[in-house]
Formats: sequence, C-alpha cells, structure tokens
Amino acid sequence: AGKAHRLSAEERDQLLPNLRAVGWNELEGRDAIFKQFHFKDFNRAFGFMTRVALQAEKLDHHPEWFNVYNKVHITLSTHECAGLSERDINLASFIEQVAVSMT
Ligand SMILES: C[C@H](O)[C@H](O)[C@H]1CNC2=NC(N)=NC(=O)C2=N1
Repeated sequence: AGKAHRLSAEERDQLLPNLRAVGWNELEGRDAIFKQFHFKDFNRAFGFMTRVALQAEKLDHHPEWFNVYNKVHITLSTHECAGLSERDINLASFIEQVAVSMT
C-alpha cells in the first residue's frame, strides 16, 4: 500500500455522498467520519464487530469504536495523514456490507 493522503475537496465530493446517504457524517473539529449502528442484541453487535475486526487486520486499517450492548459507534480516520483518506472510505464501505448482512 502506498502512503495515505488526506482526501482533497474534489475527492470528498466524489466519495462521501454515498456514505452520507447511509448515515456516515464528518466530525466537527476532527478530520474523520462517524456512524452509530444499532443491532437487535449484543450477539449481533459483536458478530458485526468480529467480522469488521478480521477485515481491519487484513487491511491494516482499524476502527476507533465504542460498544454498549447492541450499539456500536465507529470513527474512521488515518493516523498516517492525520485525517480522512481513501483507506477510511474503503473500510466504511466494507463495514456497510457487513452491517446490512447483520440487520
Ligand atoms: C503500524 C501500522 O501499520 C499503522 O499504525 C496502521 C494500523 N492501523 C491504522 N488504523 C487507522 N485507522 N489509521 C492508521 O493510520 C493506521 N495505521
């Protein structure tokens, strides 16, 4: 993988609308994206987290997340470029696929 770069305004205009449409939003005060997930129960939430964790390890790109029972809050950002990169977009897209299959 090459070096991550912060997405330009043009790249954001191109890449973010799809994610925004399914509930991802840019944080204020930090260059990152955030979404809250709700599942039926803890078992679904943790199953979701397990699948995301395995992919995150494979991609060497990891979520910041918080779980209580059936809720999972996720923040994605790239340390290497101190902001939002294509890696976050790719991980968010994978997370969406998993979430759909767990709902
Ligand atoms: C050393 C290791 O490759 C890096 O720390 C990776 C690991 N996981 C990561 N995860 C995220 N979200 N951002 C990073 O910049 C990052 N960097």
